[in-house]
Amino acid sequence: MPTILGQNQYGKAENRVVKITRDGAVHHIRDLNVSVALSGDMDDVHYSGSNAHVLPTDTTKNTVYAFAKQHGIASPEQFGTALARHFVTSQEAIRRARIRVEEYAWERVDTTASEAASGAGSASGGDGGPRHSFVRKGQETRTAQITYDGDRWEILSGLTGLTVLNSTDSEFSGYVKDAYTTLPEDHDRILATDVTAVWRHDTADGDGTAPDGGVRDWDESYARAKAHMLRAFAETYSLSLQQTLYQMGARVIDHCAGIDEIRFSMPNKHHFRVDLAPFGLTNDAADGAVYYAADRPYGLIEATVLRDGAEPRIPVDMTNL
Ligand SMILES: O=c1[nH]c(=O)c2[nH]c(=O)[nH]c2[nH]1
Repeated sequence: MPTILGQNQYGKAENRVVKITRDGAVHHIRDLNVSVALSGDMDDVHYSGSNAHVLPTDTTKNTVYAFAKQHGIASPEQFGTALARHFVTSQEAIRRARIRVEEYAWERVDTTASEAASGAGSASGGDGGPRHSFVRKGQETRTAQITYDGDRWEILSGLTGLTVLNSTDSEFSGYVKDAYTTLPEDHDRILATDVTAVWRHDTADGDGTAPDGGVRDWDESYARAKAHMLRAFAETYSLSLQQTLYQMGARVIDHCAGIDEIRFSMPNKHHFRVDLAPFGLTNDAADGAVYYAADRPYGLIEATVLRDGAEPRIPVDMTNL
């Protein structure tokens, strides 16, 4: 049977790179997991084993570390953009580079908390905390994916594992009931989810690093998108997780110029009110209830929200990697 080679890509995955920047005695940290996937003129290595076009994956790993030292890490998006540009422009055979980045956030250890707890009085903020001691932030993982083919850029930012909960202002009723429906309608339930989101930046006018000719502040852009999705989660009186998801996406698109598309994957982390009647106890939401937090199965709600007229380009399974 004749065969032909289909889509292929290669590179070093999950390069863990930590960059410390020293600002006098004050240190800054960026902690990334970077995956490189290259494709292009790679028929020969698959068909005949000729490595003449193959930049070793080991070299792609070294490039990640060297770039962190030489150029620093200003943001996942900036770092990914610099790497993608490098691989495509320096190697004839490489036509497309896809750089995936996860970022783990750290914050400074708060030494004033122990003083307050032990009644020793506060150091009143003074120098803003220790200069080189960090505690891992327990919230979400930030993500980015940068793809460059020598002509067009695609820059996706995102987050995963942002766990949120509303203890009221959530209902679920009025749904279809068939022979298999047992779910009681609920007019005061907990709504909880782990948000995974991916949003796409408009790169139509530029090279991705600076679509408007200036330098884009990716950290500010990220903080803004996250803040708007959290605010929509908190402020939406929810009739379903689907409705809440849409409000979160719409708020990001409305308030973040340059973001045209956002996709979410959100498990409905069910909290069931426990039946305490056998113990002679009522357990109504209005009185402050006790819930069983189930971990599976879970409803899985996924959708894309687009600026009107924008093309959907975030792959459907992008939020399930
Ligand atoms: O917000 C919800 N959306 C659903 O589609 C659904 N289905 C279900 O059983 N519970 C819920 N909750």
